[in-house]
Amino acid sequence: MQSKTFSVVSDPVQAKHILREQNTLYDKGILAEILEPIMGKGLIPADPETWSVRRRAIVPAFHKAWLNHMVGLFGYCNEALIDSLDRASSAGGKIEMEEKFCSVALDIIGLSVFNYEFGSVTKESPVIKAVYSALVEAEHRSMTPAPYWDLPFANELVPRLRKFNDDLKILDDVLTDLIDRAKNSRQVEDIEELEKRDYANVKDPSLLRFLVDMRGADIDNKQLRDDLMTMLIAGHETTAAVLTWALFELTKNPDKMAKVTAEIDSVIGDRAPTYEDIREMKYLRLVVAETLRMYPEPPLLIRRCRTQNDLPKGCGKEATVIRGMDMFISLYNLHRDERFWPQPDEFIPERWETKYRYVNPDVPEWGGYDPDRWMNTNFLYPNEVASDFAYLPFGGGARKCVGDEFATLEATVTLAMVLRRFSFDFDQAKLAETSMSVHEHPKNLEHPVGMKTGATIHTRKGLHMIVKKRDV
Ligand code: HEM
Repeated sequence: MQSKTFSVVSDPVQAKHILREQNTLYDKGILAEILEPIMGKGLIPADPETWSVRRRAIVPAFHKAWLNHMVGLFGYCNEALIDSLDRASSAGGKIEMEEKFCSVALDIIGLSVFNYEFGSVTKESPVIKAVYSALVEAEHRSMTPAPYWDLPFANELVPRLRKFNDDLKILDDVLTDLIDRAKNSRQVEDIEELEKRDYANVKDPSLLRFLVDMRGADIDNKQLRDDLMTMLIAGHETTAAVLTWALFELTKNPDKMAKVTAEIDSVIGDRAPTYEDIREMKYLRLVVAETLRMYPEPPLLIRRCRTQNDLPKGCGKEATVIRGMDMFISLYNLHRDERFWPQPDEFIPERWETKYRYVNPDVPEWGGYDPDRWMNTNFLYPNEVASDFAYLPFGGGARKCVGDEFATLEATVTLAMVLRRFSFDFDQAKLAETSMSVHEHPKNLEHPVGMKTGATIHTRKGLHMIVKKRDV
């Protein structure tokens, strides 16, 4: 049997080396192997050649005017969530919020990426079930040591694979149909023209439309399908997770909840937020950032070494990485390391507002956290540059998330709209079985994939809450 070597990286200097400084010496390795059957040559698993072409096409699609317009779309999609919370609050108040956040995130990604109305907050459909099935299978594969899906005849013989392939076909048919329609009504324009669109008067503001209309981007349907599938999967559960954990932490910390609702009440009241409102709701933005620090989703970044190289000493030990070695960059460890983040297991959104650069003389190799590197810029949230790679919720370097701003805006709008109207308490009867229980894992124990424990691990049993209408 072939043996594999892997290393867990929990050091910001080494993470920077792998993700930014020497990123060409690494590829996505096992992650690409697992995701390729679902995402094809989409950005996440793509080989370097495909990646550089598609990344150049996709990044401009997330331009400022579009993101501004998306803020309105997030508000629109949240109306269905508000209605459903309204109904729940009148009917005894019990509600599972993780599922609700997953649904609204799916509705948002459907409309914004390919102008498809999932309507999943209000209904179930075979297409929605197919999306969840693809996600469950992707997750299952990431935790399965042997690629059983590659075995001869597995696709015909293994029932879960048969079901998965059927579901994938349902999704593929929907995507193919949307792509055909977008291509049939193609209106070719230069990128600059596309970026100047008046979105208030654009019938279909989706990313798909942008990618199809872009001059010079005569891509085949399969590549477009892979791009869309990747964004559907990458941009849905990640956002739902940050929303779920933010609500969990705010419910645990009533003083922070009071602070955030006071801000929401004074800035937006009952309006749906605009981009400018989000700029003004600084504390809410810090709540999102702090949630992403404590509960990064994904908790690990995966790379495989292509050429032997030396890792810098950083804040720990020097090491040589040999060809073929799998590297797990543990965001969870980095984000909860007290050398970089004092009181790392405490939810303290205020930490991001320090007046001065925070450095730790015990780790001089780390450049510290410098609030000026994001607060005095156009960035709405702290990032890897401001923290010298000790805070990487969206990764860093060339393969950094393309949806970072989109996702954080989406999370901010959703929290603002929900917390303005409703208050939440844990459903005590369900607390024991919820993933968000206060159950602690033994301290200082290393999880097999590099998660330093000491906090609750999200096990996806949901966030069971009692919801009430707020008296405002
Ligand atoms: C809170 C929400 C999100 C989080 C925490 C998140 C996190 C990440 C992380 C950590 C990476 C880097 C992976 C790596 O280096 O291996 C990544 C990549 C990516 N994300 Fe996100 N993401 C979020 C939302 C989104 C959304 C909304 C979209 C699209 C609409 C998206 C699309 C992508 C794509 C396409 C990549 C691959 C980029 C590349 O390799 O060039 N993500 N994301």
